[in-house]
Amino acid sequence: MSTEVKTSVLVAVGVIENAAGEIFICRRGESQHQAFKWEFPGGKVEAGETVAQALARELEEEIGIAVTACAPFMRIDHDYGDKRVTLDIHRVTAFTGEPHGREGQPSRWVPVSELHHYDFPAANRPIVAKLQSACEG
Ligand SMILES: Nc1nc2c([nH]c(=O)n2[C@@H]2O[C@H](COP(=O)(O)OP(=O)(O)OP(=O)(O)O)[C@@H](O)[C@H]2O)c(=O)[nH]1
Ligand SMILES: [Mg+2]
Repeated sequence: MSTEVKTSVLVAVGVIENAAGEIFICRRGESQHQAFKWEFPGGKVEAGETVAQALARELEEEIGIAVTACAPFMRIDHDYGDKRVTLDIHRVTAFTGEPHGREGQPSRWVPVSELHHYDFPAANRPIVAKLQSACEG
């Protein structure tokens, strides 16, 4: 028997909320891992970056906003079999700019109560559940 140690990829993920209580989501491209699934924007933390720095960089690159305030929300470890990820999720509580799919990816604002209608990667299930339970009070 062999023991395999699979390194986890650390990913900075942003839950971006507007004044109407909607969340901004994007659709992943065909050449990406978890192709065509909906996601909360974000990406891999690079060497020498903090998660908050990576989040700010990724959200500027992918959706054209500048984060001015964020708060830790939850952390999720998930093994897809082909890849292991650690999602470090922050709520983005203030930002400048209007989020849009800067890389041509489809995107939209969705009420929290409708998030479960979207096909997210399996790792995201606890995020949607926590957002919805917080809303139901
Ligand atoms: N951004 C993002 N990634 C997620 C989510 N859920 C989830 O499992 N992931 C996984 O996290 C990993 C890294 O995210 P990413 O592909 O956005 O990284 P990136 O922007 O640096 O991508 P790149 O490799 O195209 O430069 C992927 O394997 C992706 O499947 C999510 O909600 N948002
Ligand atoms: Mg990304």
